[in-house]
Amino acid sequence: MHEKAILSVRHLCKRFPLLGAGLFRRQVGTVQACDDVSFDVMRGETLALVGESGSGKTTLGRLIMCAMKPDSGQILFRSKSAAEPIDLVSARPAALKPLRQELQMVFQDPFGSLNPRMTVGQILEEPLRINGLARGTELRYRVVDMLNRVGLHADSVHRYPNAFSGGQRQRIGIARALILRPALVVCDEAVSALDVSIQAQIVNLLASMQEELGLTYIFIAHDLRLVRQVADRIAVLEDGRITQPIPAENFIAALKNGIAASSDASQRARVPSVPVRI
Ligand SMILES: Nc1ncnc2c1ncn2[C@@H]1O[C@H](COP(=O)(O)OP(=O)(O)OP(=O)(O)O)[C@@H](O)[C@H]1O
Repeated sequence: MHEKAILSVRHLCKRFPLLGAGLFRRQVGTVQACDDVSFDVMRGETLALVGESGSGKTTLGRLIMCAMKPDSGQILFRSKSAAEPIDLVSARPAALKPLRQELQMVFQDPFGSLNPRMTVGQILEEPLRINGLARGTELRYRVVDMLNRVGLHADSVHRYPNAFSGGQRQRIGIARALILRPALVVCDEAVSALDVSIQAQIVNLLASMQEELGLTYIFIAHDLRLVRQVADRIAVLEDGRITQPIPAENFIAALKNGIAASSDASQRARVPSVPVRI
């Protein structure tokens, strides 16, 4: 594991059953959604994972968030609270629980990812309560503090998600992810569902939160216009396989020149196959 890496993914594999059409939907094969994936994420950087629909971006994000188990491989995470990197794949549930606070996700759909029956205050209090991190005045203080940080008024605690616009809901989603003070945040198409003008505001918010809170981002996206604004390094996923991350400026220059800057021939062949809108 690189000494500056907060996360090292090693030989990660995940297969899903491929179901046929028809009434009984019998298994007709498997989909290799994650195929021997290895890469490092450096502390404090924004690493973008780009690729076409079905290339395995969300699967990789969910594996890193421990939302499902891989078939094989390692995910080494350097926690604030441990001297040595911990393998999230083989860690026991009790060891994993405190680590989950340090790993959070911002989802694509701000409409679907917030419980419509909970007030914003309840949504933000829940992770703090579940993890026993705050109660009483401290709990309320942390909720209002986080609302202010993401640009929402303190009064929002009493309102329900459907009272907010798409951009505001994504601010709530970001507040929910950040309230536990994570180290690594996976933003899975976090601005893709928003209008272009709102996208820029949310991208700016993510950038200022990164600086303020010292966050590391894995930014999953298919739109290179967005990725070039936020990413320090970019890796491409294709059919579950990944190219090694390269600096964003090299990546964009390589795409403009029609070649990838990588010295690896297989990567040179693969990088330009991303749908490009620069
Ligand atoms: N739970 C599942 N069961 C079966 N197949 C799955 C499951 N999740 C993902 N897949 C398959 O794994 C492959 C990768 O899917 P994944 O959602 O990770 O890709 P993606 O790059 O995030 O796509 P998109 O941009 O459309 O969200 C696809 O072929 C998908 O159909």
